[in-house]
Amino acid sequence: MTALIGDDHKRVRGALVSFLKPEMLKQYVGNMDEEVRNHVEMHWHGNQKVMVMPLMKTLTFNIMSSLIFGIEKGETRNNLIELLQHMMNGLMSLPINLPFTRLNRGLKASAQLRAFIKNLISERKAALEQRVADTRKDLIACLLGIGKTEPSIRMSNEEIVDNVIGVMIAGYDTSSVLITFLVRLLGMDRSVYDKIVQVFLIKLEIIEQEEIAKTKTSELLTWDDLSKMKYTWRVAMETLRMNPPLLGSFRKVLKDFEYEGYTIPEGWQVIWAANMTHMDERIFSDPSTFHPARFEKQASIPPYCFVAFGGGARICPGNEFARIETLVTIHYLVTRFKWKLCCLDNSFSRNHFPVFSDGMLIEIEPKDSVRIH
Ligand code: HEM
Repeated sequence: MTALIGDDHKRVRGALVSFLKPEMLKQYVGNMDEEVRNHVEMHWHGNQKVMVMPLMKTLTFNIMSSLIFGIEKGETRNNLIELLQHMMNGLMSLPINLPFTRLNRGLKASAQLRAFIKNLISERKAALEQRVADTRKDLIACLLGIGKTEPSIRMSNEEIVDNVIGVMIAGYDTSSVLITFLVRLLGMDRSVYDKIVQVFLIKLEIIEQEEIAKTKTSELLTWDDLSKMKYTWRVAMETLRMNPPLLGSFRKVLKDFEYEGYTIPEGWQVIWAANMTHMDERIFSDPSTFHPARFEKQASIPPYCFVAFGGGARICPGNEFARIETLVTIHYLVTRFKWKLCCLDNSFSRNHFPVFSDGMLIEIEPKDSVRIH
């Protein structure tokens, strides 16, 4: 999809958006809730320390694999995550294809993943043709359904495979990074961080989420609940502003253009950088200060200035998906646990995406009033 332009890009993007649009995702809040609860029961409860970054990668992968492939927990899912990880490592490696290189492992993993998805496509096709009542409404089924009435937009099997993998990649290292940064923010030692803002933040965060938790006994979170988590999402947006998971992306210049007195010629590659825009004080005053209230009036932020999700024709179609999984996860974490960071030096490096040397280890304590469903 990233290589497509013009009408072809619109056609494929339209197919993905039909699955990722809010009206569609509303139906999936319950599935995400179940995934998060299972994850918390399995990996958080009963432990004193957890490594947040790898856990959040597993969680966001599991959510996607349930909604995109229709694959629930079990061995298949564990194998798939390994394949995806090898493939991602291969993407960010030196282009040397020898048996022991990362690229080689990545290519092998990619071939296995493609074969697996092709198999799923055949299964879904057969179920759709036989009109099996419980045919899953996952991304694959949705892409297969496109073009039934309008053959010109129908997607080939190869295109479906490409785009399913594309969505997995696009959604894997991004949401998990955002949630990890939020956990880090909420667990930061107050003496090493901006005290006033931090204390204020933590209190408000918990109050907002606990108010929602009080209205629940064992029911799943709903779309309405999520719409009440306004403060939490503002905190998430400010986190995205200061630490955009994706620093930017490349574009190919299709025709010469002028920028600040320079001519950028056709065929060049340019990079747009979210962090440069987000730290521009002409747009965000006092940009190094964490200040979620900036997002109270979103209309006051000029277009193309908050670009954590990109902008224009290629703006992230998964932003709503990311919002839902982030809010559901933070809800269950802050209403069930308190935590503090194990390592005071919680700085991170970037291997394209942020990496914490200790995986962001935290010490957790269950809250007295924990509701186990
Ligand atoms: C916090 C989470 C996320 C962030 C920060 C993020 C960020 C971005 C950005 C900056 C782009 C634009 C890249 C460009 O202009 O070249 C993008 C594109 C994309 N994202 Fe996301 N993303 C997130 C989550 C997701 C999720 C969960 C999905 C899928 C479920 C997803 C699917 C996509 C796809 C398919 C594209 C390509 C769109 C196109 O080329 O038209 N993203 N994302």
